[in-house]
Formats: sequence, C-alpha cells, structure tokens
Amino acid sequence: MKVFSAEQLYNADKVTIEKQGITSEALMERAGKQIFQWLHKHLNGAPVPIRIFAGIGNNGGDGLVIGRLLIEHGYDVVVYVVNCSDKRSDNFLLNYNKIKNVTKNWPILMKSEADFPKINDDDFIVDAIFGIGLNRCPGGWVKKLILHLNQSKAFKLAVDIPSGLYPNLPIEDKNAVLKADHTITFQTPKLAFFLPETAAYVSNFDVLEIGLDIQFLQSVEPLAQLIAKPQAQLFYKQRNKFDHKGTFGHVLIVAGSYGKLGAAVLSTKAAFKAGAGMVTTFIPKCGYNILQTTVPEAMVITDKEEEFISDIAFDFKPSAIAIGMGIGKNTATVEALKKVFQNKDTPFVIDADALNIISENKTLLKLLPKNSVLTPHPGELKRLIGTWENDYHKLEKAKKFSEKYKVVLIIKGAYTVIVYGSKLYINTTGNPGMGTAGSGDALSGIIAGLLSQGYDALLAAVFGVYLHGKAGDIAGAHLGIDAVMAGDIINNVSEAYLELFKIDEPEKSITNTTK
Ligand SMILES: NC(=O)C1=CN([C@@H]2O[C@H](COP(=O)(O)OP(=O)(O)OC[C@H]3O[C@@H](n4cnc5c(N)ncnc54)[C@H](O)[C@@H]3O)[C@@H](O)[C@H]2O)[C@H](O)CC1
Ligand SMILES: [K+]
Repeated sequence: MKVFSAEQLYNADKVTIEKQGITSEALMERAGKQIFQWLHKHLNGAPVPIRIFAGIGNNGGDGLVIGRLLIEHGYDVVVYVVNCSDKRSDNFLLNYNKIKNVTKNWPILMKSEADFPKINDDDFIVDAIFGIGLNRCPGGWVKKLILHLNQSKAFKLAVDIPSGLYPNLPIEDKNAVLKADHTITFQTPKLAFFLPETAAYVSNFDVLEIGLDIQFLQSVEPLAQLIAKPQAQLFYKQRNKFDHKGTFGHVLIVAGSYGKLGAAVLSTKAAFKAGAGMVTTFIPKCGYNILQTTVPEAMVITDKEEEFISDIAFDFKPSAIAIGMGIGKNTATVEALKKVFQNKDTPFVIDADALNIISENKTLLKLLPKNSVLTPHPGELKRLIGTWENDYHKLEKAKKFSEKYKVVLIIKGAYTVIVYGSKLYINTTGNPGMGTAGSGDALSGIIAGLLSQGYDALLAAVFGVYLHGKAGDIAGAHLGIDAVMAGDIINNVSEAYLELFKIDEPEKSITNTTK
C-alpha cells in the first residue's frame, strides 16, 4: 500500500471523476456509504446516540451522507454543522439539502461556543469537521469545539483524518487536533498516521477503498510505501535444492567490548537465523569463551586487545560485515573502524557505537562504503544528522543524508522508516515490547544475514526490518509484549519466515495503541 499526499489525492479524485464518468457527488456518496456500512456492521442497529459534527467542506459533506444513511436505517442521529465559514462546498450543499428529505430534525447550525451541545460518555461522535483540506490551524470557537470533544469520554470516529491534523504537515497546535479513537480513511493512509508526533491522534485506523483511479495512483511517486506481508512475500528469495552454505554467504560480525559481549552473541545468532551460511565473529579476547559456548555454530577471531577492538584483521572475504554493536569508543577502535571501511566492495551494516564514532569524527562519513545500511536509534540519529524541528523535518534531513552519502538509513521507531535517497518505506510490523536491550543487535544481525545471501542493501534493510518486527510480534503474542527479550525476537525469526506464506486471517485495523 502506498501513502499519497493531499495534493495527489485531489488529483486522483479529478482523474477518477473524468475516467469513470461520475460526478464528484457520486464519489462522495460512495465514500460516505462505505463509512455507513462500516458503522452499521459495528453498531448493528444499537440505539446509541450518534452526534455527527460536519464542517462546511467535503469532509462535512461525507458527514452529511453518513448522517442521511444512518437516519434512513433508523439510528438515533443528531447532525451539527460546524459553520466556521460561509464558503460551503457544492457537495456539502447538495447533501445538506438531501438530508432534509429524510428527517424533520434539520442539522443544527453551530456558530459559537454557545451552541456546543453537552456530550455524554455513551454518545458516539462522528468527526467530519475537517478532512485533508485543512489549510490553517483551527482557532477560535472551532478549536474550543475540538477541545470540548476531546474532553468527553464519548467514542470518537474520525472521517478520513482526525480534524485539525494535516495529512502530511506538522501539527501547529496540539490542542486543536481531535483525538480520535478510530479513523476511517479513504483509499490510502496518510503520512501523519505513522509519525510519532501525529500518530497519537489517530489511534486505530482502517483504510476504505473508494475506487480512485488505480492507474493514476500507480503513475505518481508516493510519499512512502508501506511494508506489510504482501510486499515482504515478494522480497523473499527462494532457496534452490543445490544451494549450499557457500551460496548463503559468510558474515563478519564485529562487536563487543568488556561487559558488552552479549551484543556480539545476539547479532551472531540473528545473522544465522536470517539464513547466513557462515558467521565469523570478531571480538576482543575476553569474549572468546563466551562466543564459542553460546554460539557454537560461529567461528571466532579475537583482537589482540583483551577488552576492546583495536585492529580488525581477518583472512577471508566476508559477504557482509555488521559492525558497531557494543564496541565502545576507544581511540584504537576509531582507527580500526577507519581501516575496515577500506573494504569498499563489502556490504556493511553500521550500528550503535560505530555510528557514535562516526558522529564524533565526521571525517569518517567520507569513508563510508556506498550502500551501507545504517541503523541508528533516535539518539544516534540526532548525533548523526543533527536535531530536527518535527518529524517531517527529520525525514527531510534523513533523505538528504542518505542521498549525500549514498547509504540506507533506518529510522527506528513504532513504525520504522527506511530511507533510501528520496524514497521512504514504512514498516508495519513490531510492537512496544521490542524496546528492549539487544533488540537493535538482533536487527543488525538479521540485515547482515540477508546481505550475505545476496539481498541488495535496500531489500535487506526493508525485509530485515519487516522480519525483525514480525518476529517481535510473534514473540509478543506468545509471551506478552512486556516479557519479550531480544533473544525471543531472534528465536522467532524462523516463525516470521514461516508466517510469510501462511494464509491470512481477515484484515484487522492497523492499531497505534497496544490495548
Ligand atoms: N479524493 C478523496 O479522497 C475524496 C475525499 N472526500 C472528502 O473530502 C475531504 C476534503 O474536502 P475539502 O472540501 O477539500 O476539505 P475539508 O472538508 O477538509 O475542509 C476544508 C474546508 O474548511 C476550510 N478550512 C480549512 N481549514 C480551516 C480552518 N482551520 N478553520 C476554518 N476553516 C478551515 C477550507 O477553506 C474549506 O472550505 C476529504 O478529507 C474527504 O473526507 C470525498 O468525499 C470523496 C473523495
Ligand atoms: K475529520
């Protein structure tokens, strides 16, 4: 599934109307009807008081369609028109007239705070005040109305997008955004649904296809591509009967320092679980017994130093190198890093302290092998690309960084974003249980394991993040997300692979909450 901007959706709207020979009113009817059907399925005729707040644009028009259909089906509905301006859209007006045919209770016109109704906890609110046409931050009594609705415990369903939220721009005033319990969005989720500062207003969401022209949508460059099971299935490289361990490559993991050998153990195991043919782990001397006993499948090379890495010497050609997990920032380690980057032809995963070393020695940026995969957590990212004003600014800075240094940048988060030049890929697997020590070491190992099997840098990053998140979801489902440890994620990579080709259950809403 792709994520489009408001502008692209308006264009799709136009093309659809032309190509399908329908009116924009018919398209609105289609959209409103779909939401009605969703509501009817969930409410099943329940006598719950439904209050629809409709703005004066087409989002309000959708609200009026929903109101009309609910009234026709016997629901207890009150429609309020949030009359913030007299510039009503044509389709709003058409549906404003139509609703009068099905009820004697005409929509209530709201013009100030004095018109606010009392909201009871068991009311059901439909938010159709503003959609993707929001062009300024809601102020005055409309902002107060949003606050009034937010203060109530009534269930709030947002039509297309919570009112006050821009689909692909930052929030200006947090108090002027409706906090929806559920959002039903048309055709494609909006970028705001996935970014930490804005996703909280969206809670759970469903996407309803309203039949916008597919050819047009395929012809434009989306803001982002969502990565879910259908995409991941396409990434998977089938193994052949005559493949052998040499086919799946030989990973070099460079990790660990005194007290942080666990990072090396976890990355090594994860590289194997992702399918690497062989793994050699380069560690300081003190970790030798630890590695050989915890991961007997791995080969081990030790540094001449006891407690840290000073010179990464190896006598084979790795098919991928993952470096940085728990290595610390010793000056000798900085020099070792510079030297290892001379292996320009080898795909790299660069993580943790290797990223911190680069941030503190920016000259190292020039030495980064092209197409390296960088896996910073938010703190490491800030040190690497500098601070940002909001999530959108962060994405722009990340794109510039990726373009300049020709690397794949993984921005870890609830929805991990993979940045490759100007392209964004948003992962949909994973859960808050994965915020646990060693989870990042597991990810680096998985990506290195994929690189070693011949997945290119972007594919290894995107597929690796998907598998890591899926393994975390499976672990969470078995153990409870609070109890998930990095080892559990690694142990479930196999199940994540198996799940790729299991028949799907019916689609569930995407959720931004963990309840
Ligand atoms: N292609 C589709 O996806 C379809 C979308 N539909 C629905 O249409 C809305 C977008 O409608 P639009 O009329 O363009 O904009 P809005 O309804 O979001 O409201 C804009 C309206 O309000 C004014 N306005 C904007 N910001 C403010 C503000 N802060 N304060 C006061 N007034 C404001 C603005 O000037 C406009 O007059 C989309 O979200 C869907 O719900 C179709 O129904 C189906 C096809
Ligand atoms: K809305």
